[in-house]
Amino acid sequence: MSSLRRPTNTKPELARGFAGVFAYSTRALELVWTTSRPLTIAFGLMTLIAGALPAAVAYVGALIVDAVVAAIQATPSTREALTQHALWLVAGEGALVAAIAGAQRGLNLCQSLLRAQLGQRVNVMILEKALTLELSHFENSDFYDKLTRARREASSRPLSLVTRTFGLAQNAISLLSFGSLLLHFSPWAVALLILAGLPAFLAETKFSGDKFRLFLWRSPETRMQLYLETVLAREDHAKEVKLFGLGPLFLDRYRKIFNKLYHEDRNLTIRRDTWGFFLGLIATVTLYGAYAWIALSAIATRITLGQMTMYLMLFRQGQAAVSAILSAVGGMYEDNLYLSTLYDYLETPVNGGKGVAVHGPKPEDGIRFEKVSFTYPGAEQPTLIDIDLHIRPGESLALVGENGSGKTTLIKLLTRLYAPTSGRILLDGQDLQEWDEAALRDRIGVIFQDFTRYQLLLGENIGAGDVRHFEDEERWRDAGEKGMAAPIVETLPAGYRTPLGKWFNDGRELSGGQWQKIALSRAFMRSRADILVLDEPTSAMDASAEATVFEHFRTLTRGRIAILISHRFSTVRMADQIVVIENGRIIERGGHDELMQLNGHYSHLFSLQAKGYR
Ligand SMILES: Nc1ncnc2c1ncn2[C@@H]1O[C@H](COP(=O)(O)OP(=O)(O)OP(=O)(O)O)[C@@H](O)[C@H]1O
Repeated sequence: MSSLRRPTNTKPELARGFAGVFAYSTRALELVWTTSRPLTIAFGLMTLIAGALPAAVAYVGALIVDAVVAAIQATPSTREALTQHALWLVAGEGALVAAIAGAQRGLNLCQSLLRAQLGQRVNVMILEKALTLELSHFENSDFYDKLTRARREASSRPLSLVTRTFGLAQNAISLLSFGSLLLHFSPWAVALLILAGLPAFLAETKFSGDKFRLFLWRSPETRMQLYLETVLAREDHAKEVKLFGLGPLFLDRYRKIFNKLYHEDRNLTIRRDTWGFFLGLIATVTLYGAYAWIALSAIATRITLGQMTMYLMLFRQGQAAVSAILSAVGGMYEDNLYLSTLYDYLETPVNGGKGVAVHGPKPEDGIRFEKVSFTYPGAEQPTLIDIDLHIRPGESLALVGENGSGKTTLIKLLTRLYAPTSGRILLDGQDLQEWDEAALRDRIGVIFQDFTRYQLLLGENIGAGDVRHFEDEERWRDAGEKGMAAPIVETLPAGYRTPLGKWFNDGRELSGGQWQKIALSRAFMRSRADILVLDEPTSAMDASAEATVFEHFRTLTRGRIAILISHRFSTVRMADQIVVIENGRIIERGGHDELMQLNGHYSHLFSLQAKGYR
């Protein structure tokens, strides 16, 4: 299990400090505004209404008390008019309270609708960014943490930030209106109102920062938890987990991670709440001090009974508004910290895809590797060293070598999933890096040994080989014939429309070899591709299937470049050119007969395998 460590990115840290409160607010507001203008406007209007009316309620409340007192003290002739006046005021206050309730409901409604739309929008932004990333990003654990963090927390934060900003505005309006009424009593009362909430606010801000840093540090743990959940609850792992009895072990590890995280969370929550309680006491003491002050003023008849009720209400509600404002600011600070992780992810620089070439100057030249070396990011040793290779159009090449010798890596470079660390790769005389992304994808059809098994229709699993014809049944059939999926399809009642995998209703599971035939057919969807690469495509097929596959493959790739990685020499021997790789270097190359005569590594491995069959 990975230990708790600080991630290397420092950007979220930059958002710390008080300036961090507003660092991403404008972007969040822009995001909300562009998600739905009508809802944002309605949200703003309701905020204004909900903010301004409470002071009006307090004011009308004072008028009611004074009107009642006046009616009690009135002569019988004027009492009826004064009573009626008091009742009208009561009705007026009722209407105001109803309006506040309406505005609150409206706020909740806008918020729910915006939350749904914004959550989707941010998720789509995260996924759209994922599409532009390079393979190396996904293989980098720091980056993966960033992605997990953005997905876990960031989608709810923009709305939260905007809600708090609006809440802040609402309470500020209330506070201003309360303050202006309270000013008639004493400016000191206004100052007291504001100062009493500050200590609790400072504590809240500090704890928000602590919580965020905890969130950053524990990303690897959270990721491990997610991973263990996947292993324990997914059908493709169930077989091994059951047979090896791994379940209790993994579950225990899962529990331990939870306990560790819970322990840290608990400590922080206890500290946060204890401090919150004691600092909140200061506010309560202030409130009751002010209460006494106002009561004494009423006894001394400096203010009327109605004014006393109003000031008490103003002070009480004013204090609630101050603490709401301060906690909104604290919350905004927290939201900003979390949003920084989203923008940090969204702004990950992406290289590549910059080339524009759609043709090369020498179409007859094919593929050329010139002194290509490659070291994986973060690795100490190079995986490929000084690779020189030339494959002309119409030629087939087989790559042979022990596990880990670098064969798949060579294909990753050829398909531009990675760029060489030194040297260059040319296609039709043009550096691979200068090729336009789409033009290059069009040229190359590749099936890796760990091809994806999509939980989709069988036909779509084949159609995935060419997005333009993803749903084209004619093309599925054609590719299915070439890749030998057709006989499997015939046994299925729904044919090409059979859902594969067990995730969805009526899904069919295929055998390993059958899946490989589907993947092989996927490669044949690329009818325009003139370079076909198969990385161990037949390892799970039976011998007769493999022989037929290669017969097909040779006929279908005539005139194209065919590159094949295989550990079966019966297949490899058919290639025009065989390249033997050992520890990242090419150690032998030539045709089968040539290499057999050389009596080197290839001939040794070939004889070893042939002996096994005798
Ligand atoms: N994403 C990666 N990051 C770092 N190192 C990697 C990565 N992928 C592969 N390697 C390393 O590069 C070396 C070559 O791997 P590669 O997959 O190219 O071997 P291969 O010849 O295709 O092996 P096999 O026959 O087992 O498929 C191995 O030592 C492997 O550990």
